[in-house]
Amino acid sequence: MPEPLVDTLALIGIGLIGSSIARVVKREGLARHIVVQTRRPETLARAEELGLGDRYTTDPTEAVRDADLVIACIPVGASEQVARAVGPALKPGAVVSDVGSTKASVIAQVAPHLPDSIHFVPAHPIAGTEHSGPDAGFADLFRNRWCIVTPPPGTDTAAIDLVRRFWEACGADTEVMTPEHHDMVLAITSHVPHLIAYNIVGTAAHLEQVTESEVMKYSAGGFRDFTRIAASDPTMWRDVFLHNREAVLEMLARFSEDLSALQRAIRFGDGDALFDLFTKTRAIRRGIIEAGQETEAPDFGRTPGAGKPAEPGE
Ligand SMILES: NC(=O)c1ccc[n+]([C@@H]2O[C@H](COP(=O)([O-])OP(=O)(O)OC[C@H]3O[C@@H](n4cnc5c(N)ncnc54)[C@H](O)[C@@H]3O)[C@@H](O)[C@H]2O)c1
Ligand SMILES: O=C(O)C(=O)C[C@]1(C(=O)O)C=C[C@@H](O)C=C1
Repeated sequence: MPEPLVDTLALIGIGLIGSSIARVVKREGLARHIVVQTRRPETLARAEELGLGDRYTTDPTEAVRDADLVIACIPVGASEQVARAVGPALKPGAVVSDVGSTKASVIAQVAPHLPDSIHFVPAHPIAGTEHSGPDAGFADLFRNRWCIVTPPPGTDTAAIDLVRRFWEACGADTEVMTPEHHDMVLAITSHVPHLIAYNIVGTAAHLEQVTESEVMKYSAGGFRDFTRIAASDPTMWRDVFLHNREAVLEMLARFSEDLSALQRAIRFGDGDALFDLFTKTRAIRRGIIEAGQETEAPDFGRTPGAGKPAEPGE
């Protein structure tokens, strides 16, 4: 096995993403020691039963004391509270990173609490499922997926390099971009699609209630795919929308305009407009499949290579 990339890795939060990191780090020997920290003793006990770390604690300061690399795997809304707690206990020279689905807000919450000797390199693996908790993780989650790294200007290049090498050793391809660009891209490729799924499932459930008819019972493929997305973690997604507000609102405005155009096409019987759009979107899906980024059948987000975000305008 190659030399570990870091001596001590501290994982703050051990849900789907934290436990997937722990599993791949153990399998690939990427750290000599893994310290696992989480707030709830029950979750910590489960992480220990699963053998995800070498040391376990509910105390964030104790977790980071000897760590060379600290990765926060917590809901984005908890970032400030955790940074405030761990900031003074970090080892000088340590690299701090995260996996949050929004980037500008995480940087604004965390950076003020880190001493000058700490290198902060935020990151976001574009890989996940609708499941959460330490049992949900798996070592191949990041294989052939993107991990976007968003270092603030002036970040130490060796620290950026360490975080990139870490994610590449976990199986991901890495790309550096500004946090603002990241937040705009993810708003349309991930955040708005989740909002649409939550909304359509909510509307169908409401319709079922008011009409006292069995809407859900007769749901077929398309709707069921939405219910998978709409089963995603409520805390995580509440935080995503509150912490990527401007970009999500901007993308929702564009989405609503395009939806109105479709509504008008239906109202006025403009079959050509409908046919043209559906032809274009079918070609996009076929392009993704031909590029090897997705399989034909839904596979609950586990296909290696799926989920790489497009640049806006691509
Ligand atoms: N689930 C996905 O598909 C996915 C994909 C990529 C990135 N992310 C991001 O990864 C992060 C973690 O998501 P997850 O899916 O692993 O969630 P999860 O619910 O499975 O795990 C979250 C972990 O954070 C801990 N936690 C919650 N609140 C905390 C607090 N205030 N202080 C300390 N610990 C706290 C929980 O105990 C748990 O261990 C989120 O920021 C999310 O946006 C998620
Ligand atoms: O496949 C899924 O279940 C996901 O929702 C994963 C997904 C995504 O939207 O692609 C969700 C949020 C993350 O920040 C990154 C990945």
